[in-house]
Amino acid sequence: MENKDIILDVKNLNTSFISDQKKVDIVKSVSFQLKRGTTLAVVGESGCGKSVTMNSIMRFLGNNAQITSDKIQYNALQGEKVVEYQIGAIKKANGPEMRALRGPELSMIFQDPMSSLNPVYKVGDQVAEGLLQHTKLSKKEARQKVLELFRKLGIPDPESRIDCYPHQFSGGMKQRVVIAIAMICNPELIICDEPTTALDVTIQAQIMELLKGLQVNEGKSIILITHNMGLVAEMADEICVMYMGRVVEFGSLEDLFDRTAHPYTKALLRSVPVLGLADDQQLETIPGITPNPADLKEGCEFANRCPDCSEECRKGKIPAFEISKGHRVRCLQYSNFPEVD
Ligand SMILES: Nc1ncnc2c1ncn2[C@@H]1O[C@H](COP(=O)(O)OP(=O)(O)OP(=O)(O)O)[C@@H](O)[C@H]1O
Repeated sequence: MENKDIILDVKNLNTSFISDQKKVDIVKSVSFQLKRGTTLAVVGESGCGKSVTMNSIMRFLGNNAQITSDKIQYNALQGEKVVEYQIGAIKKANGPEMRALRGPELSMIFQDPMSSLNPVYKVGDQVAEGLLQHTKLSKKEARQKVLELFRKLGIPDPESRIDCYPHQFSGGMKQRVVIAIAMICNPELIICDEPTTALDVTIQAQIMELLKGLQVNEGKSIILITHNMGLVAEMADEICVMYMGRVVEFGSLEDLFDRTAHPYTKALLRSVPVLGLADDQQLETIPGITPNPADLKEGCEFANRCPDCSEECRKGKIPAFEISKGHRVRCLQYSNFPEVD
């Protein structure tokens, strides 16, 4: 596939944290590609490294993080031309190169609107800030752009709401403001880290519809981190399943839901309600607990919880196998298929 069709290409991303002079590996050999104009859902149990993966790409992690990669390439489309940015090679997380990309090319929407909004500034000013930083627009012109975006995002009475403070907004409206901050510079890639978890169900549906609209109508590319399999079924073109910092399965929505291959994905799908399945779907818990990332042995990290585990699974490094085009599974049951790591 050409660079034009791939907006983000991540190869062998590793992130570790150093605490108490000990190094703990959290993200391990993560590789994936995001196709332009599509939505990739990233799923997996709490603590499996979904957010750390995305924060590594955005370079939002603090000094105790060590990030290495063979490649984190962002392909910007300028007219018919593709401009490649090697994010992995950018030295300073907050230097001018990263700042130029964050906002106009890539942006991130976080789970909790209150941690993304500053309580002492008017919401309109917080949204306009990105525009004033990245464009030569005057304050008045930026205000007009913010009003336009508020209208598009369904914020009622934008002329008066633009001068309100975050505490004057409901949870759903605050999250729209957070989305406005992420969208104001018209980025091509939007990473959403559980963007609706803090909201009630009807507002969740409205916000997700809004994001889906951006993808379908404006060709935006979206990475959606979520625990909600119903959302995944509605939103995703492809799914990346993570366990203990590794991608254990990656494929299209149909691959993952209809041809589920990895024992962990199977267990995950049995443990959460999935829209479209029978009302009497019996939910099961995944047996065992996730191992401590600081205390891992060789072999498959899911081995102790896996019903299909064999002795081989506890040895060495488990590669990923491509069981059909684009459907990759990190499990030795599929070792007769081509290795793709
Ligand atoms: N700054 C940090 N310093 C040290 N450890 C961290 C840091 N940030 C995250 N971790 C650890 O990395 C692991 C993965 O965290 P991460 O937030 O990526 O999980 P997640 O899959 O996004 O979980 P959730 O679904 O609950 O948001 C966790 O064990 C967490 O404690």
